[in-house]
Amino acid sequence: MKVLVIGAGNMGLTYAEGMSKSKRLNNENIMVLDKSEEKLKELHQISYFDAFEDFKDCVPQADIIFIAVKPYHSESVFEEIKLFLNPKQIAVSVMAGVTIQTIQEGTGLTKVVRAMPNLPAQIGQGLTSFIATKEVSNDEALIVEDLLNTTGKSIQVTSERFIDASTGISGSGPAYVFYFMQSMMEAATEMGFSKEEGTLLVSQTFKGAVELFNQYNITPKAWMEKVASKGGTTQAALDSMDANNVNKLIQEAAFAAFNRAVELGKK
Ligand SMILES: NC(=O)C1=CN([C@@H]2O[C@H](COP(=O)(O)OP(=O)(O)OC[C@H]3O[C@@H](n4cnc5c(N)ncnc54)[C@H](OP(=O)(O)O)[C@@H]3O)[C@@H](O)[C@H]2O)C=CC1
Ligand SMILES: O=C(O)[C@@H]1CCC=N1
Repeated sequence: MKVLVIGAGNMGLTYAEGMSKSKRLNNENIMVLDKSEEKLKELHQISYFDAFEDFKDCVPQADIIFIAVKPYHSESVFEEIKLFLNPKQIAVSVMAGVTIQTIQEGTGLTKVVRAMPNLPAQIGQGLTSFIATKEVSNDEALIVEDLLNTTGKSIQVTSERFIDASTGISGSGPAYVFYFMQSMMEAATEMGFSKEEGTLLVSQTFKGAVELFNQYNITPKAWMEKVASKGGTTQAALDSMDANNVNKLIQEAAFAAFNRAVELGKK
């Protein structure tokens, strides 16, 4: 089995690296294609895949083709690969908002997996939601799932709507966490801590809270109550967040990402 990754950016390289650790593949079976000359020079230095710049040299050999370019480059990629495709090949797209229908129409392939990963995939801690068309056999879906799992965990969803919805939760979600971290670091600096101190205070707080959550079967709300003493400091902070509707605003932000994914799909 041979896998081709189109687009050697954050996601494409993450998958290439993850898949290089898969028992299903060895290094000669992973191909990566990118258009940028500068990037290609770097790609040729990497030993765990073969780098390509011409679609004709790699697309025909691939059984599974990961498409990891920005959504606005999808049309040009479809146009360029179309000539070299055969109906047995499986396209796996990680592009936000690009629908299965668009991928099928653009490539002529019927076997399509639409996936939504997230950035922690870079350290094997990703979460990828995915859905496969009915033309993808169960065995093929299992192979793709195994490949996706080389970057973390995955969930198979039952309708394409949940790919857009998970974009709003897990796909874009790491940025919401970084937003919160950034705000807390700015508050720490405002309080007089050095940048290094603020970074440690915040990063260890996030790490510890997430570890607690992962180790016990308790909701975030119940954990909040454990931290907050009646009339104490935490309650003052939580009351301030409630007064400013922070809960609702975070939900609105997640829906803004979800809606944007749907909107991208209409283009
Ligand atoms: N980053 C994230 O957290 C997540 C991203 N995604 C999705 O993953 C996809 C890729 O995102 P990301 O990795 O961040 O993007 P990047 O810009 O880092 O990577 C895309 C790569 O594709 C290259 N490229 C552009 N056009 C072509 C082409 N015609 N043929 C081959 N390569 C091409 C780009 O080159 P150049 O830079 O020269 O244009 C770039 O190297 C997007 O569709 C995004 O929606 C999904 C979930 C999370
Ligand atoms: O911002 C984006 O559009 C992509 C999809 C999810 C994360 N990054």
